[in-house]
Amino acid sequence: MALTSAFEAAIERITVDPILFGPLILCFAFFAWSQFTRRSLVPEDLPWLRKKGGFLFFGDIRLRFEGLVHVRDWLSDGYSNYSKQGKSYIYRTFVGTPEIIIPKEQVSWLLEYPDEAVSVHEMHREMMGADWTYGHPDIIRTNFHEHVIHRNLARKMTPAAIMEIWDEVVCSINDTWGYGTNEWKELCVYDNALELIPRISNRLFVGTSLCRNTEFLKGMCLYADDVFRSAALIGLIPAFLKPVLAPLICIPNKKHYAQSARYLVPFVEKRFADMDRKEKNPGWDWQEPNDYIQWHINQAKSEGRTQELEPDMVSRYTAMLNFAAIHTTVFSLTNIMLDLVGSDPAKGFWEGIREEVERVYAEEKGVWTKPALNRLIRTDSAIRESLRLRSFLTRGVKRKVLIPHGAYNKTEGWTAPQNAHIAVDAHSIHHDPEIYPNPEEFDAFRFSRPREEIEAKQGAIVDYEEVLRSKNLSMVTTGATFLPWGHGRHACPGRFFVSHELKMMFAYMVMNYDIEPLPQRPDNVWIGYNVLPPMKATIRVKRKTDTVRHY
Ligand code: HEM
Repeated sequence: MALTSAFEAAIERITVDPILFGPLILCFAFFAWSQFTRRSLVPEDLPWLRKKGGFLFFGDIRLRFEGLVHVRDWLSDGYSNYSKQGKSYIYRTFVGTPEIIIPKEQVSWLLEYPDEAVSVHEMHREMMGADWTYGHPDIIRTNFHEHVIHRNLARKMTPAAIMEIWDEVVCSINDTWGYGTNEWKELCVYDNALELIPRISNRLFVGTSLCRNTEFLKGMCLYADDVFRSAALIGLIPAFLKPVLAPLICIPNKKHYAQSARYLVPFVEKRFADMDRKEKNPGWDWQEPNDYIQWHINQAKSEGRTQELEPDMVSRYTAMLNFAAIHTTVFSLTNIMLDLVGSDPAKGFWEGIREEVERVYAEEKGVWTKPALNRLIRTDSAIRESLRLRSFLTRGVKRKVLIPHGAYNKTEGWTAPQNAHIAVDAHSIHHDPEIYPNPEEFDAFRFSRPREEIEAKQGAIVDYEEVLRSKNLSMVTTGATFLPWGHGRHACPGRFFVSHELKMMFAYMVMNYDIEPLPQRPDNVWIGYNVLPPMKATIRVKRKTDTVRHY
């Protein structure tokens, strides 16, 4: 009796109190909306992973929650039951559209579609709430920073640019790892990566003065955090409420962008003034810097793009580039470091890298160039192996179908309707023993052993195919079985920079510091659909004697 009246009172309270009634209606509307849209966005004839019996309203809610909590088991199930048989299936993600997970054999089918038909950017617009989280709706419309990077980055990695990055690697590691040769210094690997990577990356993006401005860097890092966080929240809101709530959720994005823009906008204005002055007075002793800001301005000018030349827009695109570059590289560096330091010293990984780095550095007379860095094949292999084993993205090459009549998959005979989401289970591919024997083991030289064997045969008659295969094992080579950078024409263009950056960082570390091996590699953690490195793990480092010198 008491229970019934308490229940009635609660119902009455909920229905009359707008504070309780409003959210209740919103939740209901959200689930009703998603239920309504769910079926139309996937092919009717594909199997749903873990779908049990009835599948209406509450069945769908259960599926969403379980799919979020048991990502690892679910992907493993989907991989063995469908992907390994060359079949696609449907994964119910927590928010938004269910994903069509295709097997690796269908990746080339997906990537053959032009961007107007199957789009990575429209996927980002939806997944990242990019109309709001990026700070300006035109950024996701033009993606001009990506265009600039695709057009410039690899070509502008000149010997001078590589030496600039080396300089920042040396200074930033000296500043944070120190010079003490007597005492071990304890460092939190993640926090340290968060000091090193934004600074080194911004040496290339904006040059020396700003890359050492801690306030500027802090704003960039916080802004990058905000974009992730606000995207996750906005994903939970039904579409019709987004225009109202998303701008409120993105207030921190605005604040932290402004913290960096305070320095970056005047910096860009000064660049324009310098360019003007040089044009009017060609004898003036000033050279265009080789940094992202200059590439951006020159690219926009050559294409007659006026909006992209506004100082605030140059600054906003630079912030987006930081978003693409910072956490991706910070997570990767943390993983590689822990993988190497947490490996059994008897395996000789750290020593093998040290031997290689010291030999190449001496042979190249202490000057890092592209060919010299390409010779660091053990270091390259260790990075590729860690990216394989620990990639933070579980599903890769995500795309959204735009063609009104859908994307027809001839091999399997289904059509992904307009607005469908398609992805591939990169995590399971990277952990498949038939592709990577002993897939759970960090085998740092997995990819360099075959390359070293080929190199050892130099002079002898070598099978051309074998040489080609060994070249495809480099850390920047993507493929349907190696997806940490994505694959195809939208594969990460920043990877050519990351390759130089990380190799030089490891080179400097192994040549100048002793690092105490860890008894065990601390585990990564699954957070939703992502796998993140342990953020509190520490290592102990000590400067080698006789290395306190200036490079
Ligand atoms: C270890 C570090 C990094 C990892 C693991 C990584 C990974 C990725 C991935 C998975 C994609 C999406 C590919 C796809 O959708 O198929 C991507 C795109 C992109 N990345 Fe990276 N990235 C890293 C560092 C960087 C850096 C340092 C830069 C800038 C210098 C950068 C710039 C970009 C850009 C501009 C795109 C968009 C490309 C496009 O859509 O055409 N990334 N990255």
